[in-house]
Amino acid sequence: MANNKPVRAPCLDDTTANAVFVAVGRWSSLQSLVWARILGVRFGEKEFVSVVVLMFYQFGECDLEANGSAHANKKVTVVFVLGGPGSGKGTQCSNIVEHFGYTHLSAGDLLRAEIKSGSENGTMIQNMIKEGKIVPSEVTIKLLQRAIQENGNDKFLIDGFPRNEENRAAFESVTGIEPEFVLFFDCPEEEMEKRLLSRNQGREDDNIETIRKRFNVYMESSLPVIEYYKAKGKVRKINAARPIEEVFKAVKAVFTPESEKVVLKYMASGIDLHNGFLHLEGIQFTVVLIILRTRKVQFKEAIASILLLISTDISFFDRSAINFPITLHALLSVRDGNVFLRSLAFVVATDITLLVPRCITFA
Ligand SMILES: Nc1ncnc2c1ncn2[C@@H]1O[C@H](COP(=O)(O)OP(=O)(O)O)[C@@H](O)[C@H]1O
Ligand SMILES: Nc1ccn([C@@H]2O[C@H](COP(=O)(O)OP(=O)(O)O)[C@@H](O)[C@H]2O)c(=O)n1
Repeated sequence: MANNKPVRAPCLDDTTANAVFVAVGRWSSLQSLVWARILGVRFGEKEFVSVVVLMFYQFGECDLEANGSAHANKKVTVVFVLGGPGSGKGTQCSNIVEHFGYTHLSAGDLLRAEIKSGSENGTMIQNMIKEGKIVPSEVTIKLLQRAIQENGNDKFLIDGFPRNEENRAAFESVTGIEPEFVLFFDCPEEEMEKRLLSRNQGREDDNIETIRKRFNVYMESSLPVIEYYKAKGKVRKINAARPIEEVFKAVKAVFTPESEKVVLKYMASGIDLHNGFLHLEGIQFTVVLIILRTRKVQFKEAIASILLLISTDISFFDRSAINFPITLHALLSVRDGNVFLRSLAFVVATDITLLVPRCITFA
């Protein structure tokens, strides 16, 4: 059962591990830190390990307070993958699917499948592809829409679409979907030409004559679409003229959630971080464990790191919803000097009504 009532901060008990609650916005940030807990574990006389559990809410905007369900407002996330022919869109989409759970929809593949299926549009599509021309939007959009509807996933990479202004405007008005962002593979023509000529997938359009025509169409019709999204701040440009693995490194950075970026950053600073996922009531959370070791990290520095992590350095904090400056409500039973840590507790954010600890059941 969803608990949608605002709640009080948990009772701070200095005999056990205490809790840290962090409030962020009204569920509106894509990656939100919603709950955190610090567990102090004593080992012998002189050592302690403390574990910080941070939970990041994973969904986009949804009105949990109104209906208590993340699924009621489930929306489809779409990323357009654009770039010239042979820039490596399909290759990188396979990697993204494997690592980030998207479904890959290639407009070109859907059109080629339509030809094979013997549909009434087959001959027209085949001729357009042979000439490197762009198939009328209504045909391609129907195929994309069907593929989205038939798929249970809610995250899609749409590769090779929109390829011109007509594609873009028609998709938007028919589906009402705005892309989350546009992944743009930037690659010089000579490199793309080389790749296409050795692609060896038996494609009718991978001959030098059609390739030149496709390059022209790309320059004249597709680049303006990229410019359109650039003006809206939606383009994530990748230098695609590098080996596949290097390109994927750059791609990964675009798709990696902010919480993981924080994790990666702090891994370098003597604090062990582990993260994974947890599902509660149909909602997915990222869980980050920070393990502090007194041997490695001075206590004061450790606390400073936690505070920094929670308060200053998380760019997806919806700061406007938090009454800064952060209040340190309680800091209990902490003995400095590496003796031991019995408990540590603080509550970030002064407006307790923002707290909806749906994940209180976490151990
Ligand atoms: N970074 C890269 N370096 C070298 N070859 C690549 C790279 N990325 C893809 N390729 C190869 O180039 C060809 C075209 O890549 P593909 O992913 O099909 O491009 P697109 O989908 O943009 O047309 C394929 O044979 C692929 O194996
Ligand atoms: N949105 C789209 C995508 C592809 N196509 C057609 O499909 C062809 C192949 O596109 P593709 O995306 O599979 O391949 P690349 O040209 O990117 O290598 C294009 O040259 C177009 O003729 C289209 O008409 N409309």
